[in-house]
Amino acid sequence: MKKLLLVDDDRAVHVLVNRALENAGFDVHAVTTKQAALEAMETLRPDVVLLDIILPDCSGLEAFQQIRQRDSHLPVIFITGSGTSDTAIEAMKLGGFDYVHKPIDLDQLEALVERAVASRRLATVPVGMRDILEPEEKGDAFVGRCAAMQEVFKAIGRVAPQNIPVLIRGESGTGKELVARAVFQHGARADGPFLAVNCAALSETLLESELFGHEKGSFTGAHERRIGKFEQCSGGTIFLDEVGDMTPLVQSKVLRLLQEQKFERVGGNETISTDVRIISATNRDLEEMCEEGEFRSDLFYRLNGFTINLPTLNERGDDRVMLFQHFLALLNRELTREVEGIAPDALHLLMEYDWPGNVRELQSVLKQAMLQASGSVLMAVHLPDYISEALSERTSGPNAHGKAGDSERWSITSLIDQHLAKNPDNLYGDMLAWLETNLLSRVLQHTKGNQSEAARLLGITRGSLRNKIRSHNISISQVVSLNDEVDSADAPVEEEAEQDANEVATT
Ligand SMILES: Nc1ncnc2c1ncn2[C@@H]1O[C@H](COP(=O)(O)OP(=O)(O)OP(=O)(O)O)[C@@H](O)[C@H]1O
Repeated sequence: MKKLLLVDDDRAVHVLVNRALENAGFDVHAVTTKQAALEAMETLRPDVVLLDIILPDCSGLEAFQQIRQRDSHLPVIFITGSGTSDTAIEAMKLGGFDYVHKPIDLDQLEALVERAVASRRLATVPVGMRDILEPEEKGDAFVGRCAAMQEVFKAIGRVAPQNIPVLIRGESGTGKELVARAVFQHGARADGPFLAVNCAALSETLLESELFGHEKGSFTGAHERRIGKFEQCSGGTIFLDEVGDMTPLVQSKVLRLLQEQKFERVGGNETISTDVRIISATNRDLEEMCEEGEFRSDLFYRLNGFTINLPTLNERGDDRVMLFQHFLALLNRELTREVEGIAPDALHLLMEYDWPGNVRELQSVLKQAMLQASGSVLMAVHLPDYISEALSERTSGPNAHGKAGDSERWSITSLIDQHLAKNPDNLYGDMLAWLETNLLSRVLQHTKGNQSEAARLLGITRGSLRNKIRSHNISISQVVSLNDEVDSADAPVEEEAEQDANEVATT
C-alpha cells in the first residue's frame, strides 16, 4: 500500500485527505507538527509527504529541509493558503515536488500524489543489471544475458559517471525507461533529484511551461508563477521521454538550455541558470526527422552525447526464456498463483512469435495467459489467440486472409468479437498492430515492394514506413514473392524491394 504522511494542524484537512485518498489505495498517516512528522518518517517510511506551508512549531520550509536531509528523494507536496504562494515557489526551487492551494481540489490532489509516488519509484527503486533478482531483493531486475544486452549494460556503466547527455533508442517496450533509471542511479548525481517528463503527453504550451515554468498571466490560465522542471531539478537529472515529439519551439528552448544551461520562464525576462543532466529517449528515427526538417539537427547532436541502442526482443535469443521465467515469478507473486512452467506447445508459440510490442507485450501476454490458466503449467490454449493467428498468418502468407472463404474469419468485426469474447485488457493495441501489419503488407504487395510509392499511397514519410515495417517485422521479399502478378518484367522493381529489404535488415 502506498503511504502518505500528511503534516497539517488543521484536522478538517486530515479528514478530507483521508477520505479522498484511502479509496485510491493510500494509507494516510496524519500529524500536526514538524516534530511528529520527523518521528513518523522513521516508523512509517512514507512514499510521499503532504506538508502545510505554515506549521505550529516551525515554517513549512524549515520542516521541508529537515525531511529532505533524512530522505533526499522523498517527494513533498506543499499545501498553501492564500498569500503564501511565494513561499511555495521558494520550496519548489529547493526541490519540492509541487503545491496545492486550499481549498484543496481533491481530484487534482489525487493525480498529483500518484505522480509523486511514480516519480519516487523511478528515482529510488534500484535497477539491477544482473540476472533475475531473488524474490526477496527489492528492486526491478533488468534481465539480459545475450551479447546485445551485455553491451547495453556495459554502455550504462561507462556513461553513467560522465556528466554528458545520453540518448536512449529502441522500439516501444524495449526498456528505455529502465536504462534511464539505471544511468541515473549509477551516476554521480544519484543523490540529486530525478524527474521524468513525457514530451508526447503534453501540448506545446503545457510542455513548455512544465519544463521552463511560467510567469503569472503569461497565458490564459496562468494564474500565478510556476517553477518548471529544469529549475526544480537543478543539480539533478531530467529524463525527457519521447523526445522526438517536441515541437520546434520547445526544441529551440531545450537546445539553448543544453548550450548555456540558461533559460527564461514563459512570459518572463529573468534569465535563470540551472545545472541539469539530460537523459532522453525515443523510438523515432531522429536522423530521418532531421532530414525532413522535423527535428533540429543541432539539438540531435547535443542530446546525443552518447547513444545507447536497445535491441528488439526478437534480437535477444534465449533472453526471451529468461524473461518468461522472470515475469512468471513476478506474476505469481502479484496474482498469488503458483504457475511453475510453460508447456512445450506454448513455449514453441512464444518463441516463434515476433513480439512487435517487445518486453511490454511479453509481460501482458503472460499475464493474460496466467489469468486464463487454472493449473500449474501454462499451455497454448491459455495464450491469446492472436499469437497463434499471427504465426499461421506468417506461414500461409499475409494475402491468405484475402482469399474467398476466409473473408468472414478475417473481417475486422468478427476479429474484434473474437477478442472481446476473451475479456482482453489491451484490445486497442492488439487491433492496431493487426490492422497496421495487414495494411502495410497489402500496400507493399500492391507497389511490388516499392517503399517510396507505398509511403506516398499511405500518406506517411518513407522513414516512418521503414520504422513500421521494422517494428512489425514485415519481410518485404516475402510480401512481394506472394504477389501472383509479379512477372519477369518487374525485375528492376524486385531489385528495389530486395534493396529495401536489406536496408530494413541492416538499419
Ligand atoms: N530487460 C528487461 N528485463 C525486465 N523487465 C523489462 C526489461 N525490458 C523492459 N522491461 C519491462 O517492460 C516494461 C516496458 O519497459 P519500458 O517502459 O522501460 O519500455 P520503453 O522502451 O520505455 O517503452 P516506451 O517507448 O513505450 O515508453 C516495463 O515494465 C519494464 O520494467
